Amino acid sequence: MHSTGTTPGAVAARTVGASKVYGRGDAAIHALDDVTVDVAASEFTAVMGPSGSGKSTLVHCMAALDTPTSGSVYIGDTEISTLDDEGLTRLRRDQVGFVFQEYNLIPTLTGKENILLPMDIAGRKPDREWYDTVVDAVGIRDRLAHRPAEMSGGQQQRIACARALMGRPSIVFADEPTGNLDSVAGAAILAFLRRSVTDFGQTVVMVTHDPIAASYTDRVIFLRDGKIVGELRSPTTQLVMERMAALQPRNPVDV
Ligand SMILES: Nc1ncnc2c1ncn2[C@@H]1O[C@H](COP(=O)(O)OP(=O)(O)OP(=O)(O)O)[C@@H](O)[C@H]1O
Repeated sequence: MHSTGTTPGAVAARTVGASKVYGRGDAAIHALDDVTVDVAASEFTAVMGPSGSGKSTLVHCMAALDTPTSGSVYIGDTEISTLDDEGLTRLRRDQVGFVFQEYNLIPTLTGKENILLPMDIAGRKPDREWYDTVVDAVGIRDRLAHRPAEMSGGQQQRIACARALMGRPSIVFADEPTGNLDSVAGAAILAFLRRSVTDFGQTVVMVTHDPIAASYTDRVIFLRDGKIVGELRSPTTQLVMERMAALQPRNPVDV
């Protein structure tokens, strides 16, 4: 069976006392407030919480797209802050995949070229068999010669998912990957992310607002005001809805 670069049971990424502060003094916003969390390899983890609770900030810091003001972030055993620019570029390129809400495909390239672009840039030779496996798993073979403008949002996001997995990264981060999609197209993306974990051993961390999306995962981490306030294993839509309701301010006085 094909597998990605993760070892089951290992920690794929971790933050230790990570804080992110925007602004100073009375105007300071603690987007992350002393967050210590592990993400297990070969698991599908959701990050949830009210708007502004720090979900994107956490995932961007874990993916080395952003840096915490204090504390540490590890991808595998590597503490990100110890890397120089070249090391950071290599880590982002070789170990991290990212799926954005807005797909972020290159408009002038075909689907196939978009999928292979990160490997081209890295000078890595794509594994033909793995390419076929990923393309078939996302079900996008009939759109490979098309450009993004000729694809639906769901098709573009499938290409983006294939691109994220193509280099067999240690970890894939997805920030609201179904946020722009209808429920059918969204379900296809979620089924693919689930399958990439179950069948290929990929590690996936997904920010979502959607309790149905969260029910595809193995574990939900809940954030509020930049802090981890709980987690749920084997989440169901109903249980996630109940937890989310408990996290919302009950009335404007609580805000
Ligand atoms: N560049 C920035 N400058 C100042 N404040 C910021 C910046 N980025 C984020 N914030 C603030 O940090 C907090 C956390 O933002 P973040 O985007 O991580 O939250 P989120 O949970 O992902 O929100 P949403 O669900 O609305 O996308 C918010 O209060 C936000 O306004």
